[in-house]
Amino acid sequence: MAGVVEELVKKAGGCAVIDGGFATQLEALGADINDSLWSAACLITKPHLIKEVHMQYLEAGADVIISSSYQATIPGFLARGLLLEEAEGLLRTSVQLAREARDEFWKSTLRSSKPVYNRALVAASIGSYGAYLADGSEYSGSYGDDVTSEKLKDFHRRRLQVLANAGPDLIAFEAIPNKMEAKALVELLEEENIQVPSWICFSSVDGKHLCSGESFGDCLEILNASEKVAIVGVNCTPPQFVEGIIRDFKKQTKKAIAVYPNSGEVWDGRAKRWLPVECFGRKSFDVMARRWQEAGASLVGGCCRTTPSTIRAVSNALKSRNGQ
Ligand SMILES: C[S+](C)CC[C@H](N)C(=O)O
Ligand SMILES: N[C@@H](CCS)C(=O)O
Ligand SMILES: [Zn+2]
Repeated sequence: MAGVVEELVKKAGGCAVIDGGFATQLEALGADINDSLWSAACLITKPHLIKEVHMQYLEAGADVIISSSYQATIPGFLARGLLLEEAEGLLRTSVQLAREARDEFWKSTLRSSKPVYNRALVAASIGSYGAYLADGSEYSGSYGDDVTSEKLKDFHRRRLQVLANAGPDLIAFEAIPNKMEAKALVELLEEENIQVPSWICFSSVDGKHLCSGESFGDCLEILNASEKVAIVGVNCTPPQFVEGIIRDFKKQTKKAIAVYPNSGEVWDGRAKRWLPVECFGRKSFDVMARRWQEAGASLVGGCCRTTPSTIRAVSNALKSRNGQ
């Protein structure tokens, strides 16, 4: 595990808390994210809400906050009529807003007489190519025959460079749906010699494979071979699958494991709405979080449709048992 992460996990008593659904909470605060840039549209229109969401997750007990750059891409911003410098500036802003929130929150915590928080880490989010396409392929992993590994690397390269240079503690590759993209990302981290430790988290719809149907084991083999990857895991995956996934990962990797599932609802990529298939609230998350720690997760949080109240419940459940 990378030094900063190891230290944080230790301070958190063995399992650090990741924040919850970022776009979900932006929406709850009144942002309109029905947009091809999804939550990243707020980098242009409502940056103050982004900082507010980070603050709410810090107050809820998050040890790691994830920046607003999941669907912030250079081609996406250019298509919106922005200049290249402006697009790169917005990527930097996403890390800056998270760092400002972390620093302000930490300062106020130090001033309070009974600090119950850890100084949080900032992870710069990088969503998949499918997230940029916004056509549902982030949950199918089907990018079509014309998408090659080189094309994926070219798509990710400049955003990765800009975000890594913006001063995050970690890079968080989120909801990666297929093996070609996982391999391209590992190669890119090496080619660009990225010094910021990364996590690569997959998405799954069946709990046994990536969304593409490819095996976790084959992908973990690729991730295991890279020192640039500090943490592996799953996110935006139904929570009922997570315990089994951790046990499966444990047999196939020595890297730290992060899990931050969604609420169990399913995203309809065409209609652009969540289908309430089987929804798990904060009550179930606190029980499940303990089981995920027991199964071997070192970082636990929530993804889409989870909220600060979910993360407060997870934080209370894990930190009370870990003696914090
Ligand atoms: C994690 S999904 C709910 C993100 C939204 C999608 N990429 C879109 O823009 O439609
Ligand atoms: N960090 C992103 C992930 C979406 S799958 C969010 O929480 O909105
Ligand atoms: Zn999600």
